[in-house]
Amino acid sequence: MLLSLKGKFPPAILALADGTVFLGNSIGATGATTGEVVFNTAMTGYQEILTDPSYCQQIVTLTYPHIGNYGVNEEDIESEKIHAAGLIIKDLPLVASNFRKTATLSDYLVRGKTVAIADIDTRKLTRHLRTNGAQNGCILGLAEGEQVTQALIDKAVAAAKVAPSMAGLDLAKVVSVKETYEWTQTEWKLGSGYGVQITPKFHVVAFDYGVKKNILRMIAQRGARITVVPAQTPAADVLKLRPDGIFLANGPGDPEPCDYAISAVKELIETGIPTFGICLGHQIMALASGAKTFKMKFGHHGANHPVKDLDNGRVSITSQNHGFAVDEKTLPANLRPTHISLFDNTLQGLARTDRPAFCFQGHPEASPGPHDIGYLFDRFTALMQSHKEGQKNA
Ligand SMILES: NC(=O)CC[C@H](N)C(=O)O
Repeated sequence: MLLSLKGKFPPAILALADGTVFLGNSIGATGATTGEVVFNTAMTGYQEILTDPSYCQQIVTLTYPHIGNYGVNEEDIESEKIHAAGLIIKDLPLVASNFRKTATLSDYLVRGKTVAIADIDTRKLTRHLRTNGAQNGCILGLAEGEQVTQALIDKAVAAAKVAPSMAGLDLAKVVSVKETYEWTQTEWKLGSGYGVQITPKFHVVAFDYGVKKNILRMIAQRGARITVVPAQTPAADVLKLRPDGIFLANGPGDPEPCDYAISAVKELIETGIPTFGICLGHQIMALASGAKTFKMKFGHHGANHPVKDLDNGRVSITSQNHGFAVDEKTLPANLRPTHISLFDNTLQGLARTDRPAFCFQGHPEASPGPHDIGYLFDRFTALMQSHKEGQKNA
């Protein structure tokens, strides 16, 4: 058995836009990638993280030191491909083992054409990002036999410096599905895998700004069939589908330039159809209601974030992945804070006081992460139920 991975993989360079350089080994595709470098503190779930469309144009550093232990499989995917622009880890273990394993992390990254660097001090990098804020970076994965030179280091720093800034980027329409489709898959169970919703009670129309599959599975599990529509679908087209509920998905980029989504959501909320938004969907609901968003210093990315429900004081440990947030000081009178982060007191949840519409900044679908705040999906179902009953009695 190999005692060390050093020498098994060619070298790689990680350069940040401020000139900071780390040297490690290339465990993914050969070549260059750029993006905003962020850190995620989840201990497991690297496959779900890599395939989360919200990581489009972001290079993810995983702070947990051993990544790859359980390999990859065909089921733990949040979209059809790797969306993260690159991966940064400390240690790739010598052995990957799991009863569902179909490939190693390294093979998966190569197959997914994803550049990745291992064997760097991720703790030092994370502290740097936490102190100085998220910034753009470049990973250069060298070819077999190629050596690190000053010219290559300079090239990586230069590429990091010219990468576009995340602020102002509309990426939701870039990753969104181009055609409408139907979704019936439900949650995963040991022994039987994913299920199918065959007796739906509700019809949900979900805007795909970069939707994670587990959100759709958790909505379907609670009795809905789902029509997933492209990000730029106008409100009138959604209404023609006669939904019992509207869902606004997570997604990459800055919410503010998504004017098509903001205006459609504004119109749809007014109709009184129950509406639920997650992450980018939360930010879009806030913008559509008149609030403002801002770019955070290094955002929230992890599976260990405590969030307080302001209605009952209950604290949930949540999954998070966002770099923008809604500014509490800009909330209009009809938008009520429902949840806050206990890490930095930023807004985590909102509800409209005049319409059956609410939203959450973190990820109640987890994947990866704890399921504490899954009750928000039950709240959405309950709103659809009472809306349906109200219509029947009208
Ligand atoms: N996961 C998400 O939906 C992220 C929302 C948005 N792109 C942000 O970074 O804040």
